[in-house]
Amino acid sequence: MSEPSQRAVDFVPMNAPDAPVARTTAELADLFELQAHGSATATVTGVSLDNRDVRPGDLFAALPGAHTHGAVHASAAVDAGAVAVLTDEDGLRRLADLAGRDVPVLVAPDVRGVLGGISAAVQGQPAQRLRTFGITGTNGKTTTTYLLEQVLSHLGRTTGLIGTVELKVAEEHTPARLTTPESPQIQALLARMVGAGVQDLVMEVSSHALALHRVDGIVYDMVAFTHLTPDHLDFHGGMEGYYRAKASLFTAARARRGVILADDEWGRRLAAEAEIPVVTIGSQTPPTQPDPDTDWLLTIIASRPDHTTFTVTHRDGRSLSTEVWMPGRFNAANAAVAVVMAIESGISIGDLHHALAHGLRGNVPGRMERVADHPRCIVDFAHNTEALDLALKALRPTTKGRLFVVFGATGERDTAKRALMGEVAVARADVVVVTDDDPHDEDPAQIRTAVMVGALRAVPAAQRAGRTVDVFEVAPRATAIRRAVQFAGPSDTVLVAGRGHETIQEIAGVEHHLDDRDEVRAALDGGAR
Ligand SMILES: CC(=O)N[C@H]1[C@@H](OP(=O)(O)OP(=O)(O)OC[C@H]2O[C@@H](n3ccc(=O)[nH]c3=O)[C@H](O)[C@@H]2O)O[C@H](CO)[C@@H](O)[C@@H]1O[C@H](C)C(=O)N[C@@H](C)C(=O)N[C@H](CCC(=O)O)C(=O)O
Ligand SMILES: Nc1ncnc2c1ncn2[C@@H]1O[C@H](COP(=O)(O)OP(=O)(O)OP(=O)(O)O)[C@@H](O)[C@H]1O
Repeated sequence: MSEPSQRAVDFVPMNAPDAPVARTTAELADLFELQAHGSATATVTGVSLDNRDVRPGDLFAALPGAHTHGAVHASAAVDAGAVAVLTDEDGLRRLADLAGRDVPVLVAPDVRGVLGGISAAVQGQPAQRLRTFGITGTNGKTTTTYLLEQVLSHLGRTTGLIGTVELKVAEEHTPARLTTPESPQIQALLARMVGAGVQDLVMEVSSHALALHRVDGIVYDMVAFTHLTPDHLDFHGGMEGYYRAKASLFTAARARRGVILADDEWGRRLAAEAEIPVVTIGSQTPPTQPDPDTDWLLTIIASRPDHTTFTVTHRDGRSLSTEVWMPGRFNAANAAVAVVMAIESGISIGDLHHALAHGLRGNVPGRMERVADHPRCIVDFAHNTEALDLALKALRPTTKGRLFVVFGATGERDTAKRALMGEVAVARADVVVVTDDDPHDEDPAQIRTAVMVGALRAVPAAQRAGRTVDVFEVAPRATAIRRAVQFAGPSDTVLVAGRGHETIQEIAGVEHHLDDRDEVRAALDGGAR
């Protein structure tokens, strides 16, 4: 390993300004080849795609959606202060309410296709004044984003973060609604970051965002891919479409360089097909054997209940060892991605060694978050089959007693995963408590039954393997958590999976406050063990 260095990190901005800033409707029409209707022009100071979010001076982008066409809300947007409307041909025909109001209307064949670029132009191309990092993959985006943000903060950088849990502009934190917001919000946030002195942006890039053009207007300096397993297949029409959406981040239109965790076939395929320069990371802990061409090897040195020590070593011999204070091999992989992104973006190993002297704490809300010690109670966001499997596998070696899991499946999506999650829970845990997640408008009892079918199906195999597994169905969720925590002994582990940091549970259109972490604490405070 190279010697620690006290030298201040001197980042060279990789993002060279090259895209124009435009603020009048005439300039926008010119720049984005839009049809301009009406004689008026207006100066635009912001962009919004929902009339309920419009601020005075905004361009209202009226998009076709799954439920409505935004154009039907254009009049309300103008009432709220919108100075111009951007829409498509279909939207133009629906703008009857605007007749007689002197509002410039811009028309594009595909509004989403120009919206990111327009939002960036109106906000003054803020991405070009930040060092930008984007992370994609089915799981691991939030965790890796926080870990990288921590690496950069330890190096003295002022950071901004966009992701599932929150939006962070320097020291200001706001809860997030989407993993990756729509482009007008992203570009407005980036402009605020520039104003607040942020130097580095770290953000999650979801497959929806890539497919829906939400991150157009940003060419990331460095992107990363964690892994791919089936998710959101209804939206992408299958694994191939899902992969292609993720792979589009590794093209010159979206990024300059990339880091790929190449432990699965999708990562290896992406490494072969990426259109930008990439480096790969491979784990060499059995059973995973990396490709001989792997650039960075990840080796787990020691796994302890609360932290994992690992080393990343480049083929040229450069090496860095540190700890991540989160359980699970997958979190060592997430930490390796964060560290390699930092190194590949030009930070010296010596500087990193110094900055990571106490390891990476992560402090990622609801991601393997330890809420109590006796019994060890962990709240994790694992809400699909693979994540549940990995989370339970990660906790088994450091559980002295029994391993409990409390979880449910989400309503109105991916019905196929319900029974599979039940099976995985029984295959990995000793006490399985099936409860509710977010049922949305579905009957919660029916969802639990589907999970129970899988769980009960897996019991005979567990028994044949000499294991005793207790399976319970308990609702509501708060009761399920309380029963599990109070039933567990001091050397047991209770994993409460599926909702992580979330604090709102939606049942039949009604939002109920529910924080798994608070429920665990309340169960422990309630005593009566
Ligand atoms: C599937 C999807 O992504 N849908 C997005 C889509 O909604 P939609 O097509 O249903 O829109 P719509 O309701 O028909 O409305 C059409 C237009 O009229 C506007 N409108 C609508 C009603 C109104 O009163 N006023 C108004 O102006 C809407 O803002 C919209 O622009 O366009 C909306 C904004 O234009 C998005 O907010 C909405 O995301 C919804 C909220 C969503 O839940 N998306 C999820 C699936 C998502 O994006 N998730 C990813 C991945 C997360 C993960 O990896 O787990 C994420 O990045 O968060
Ligand atoms: N690298 C990884 N590989 C597989 N599973 C992971 C990985 N990292 C985290 N997980 C699991 O997936 C869950 C979600 O992790 P995280 O929130 O970091 O991912 P995400 O990509 O942001 O997910 P989402 O988009 O659903 O918010 C974790 O709680 C953990 O159980």
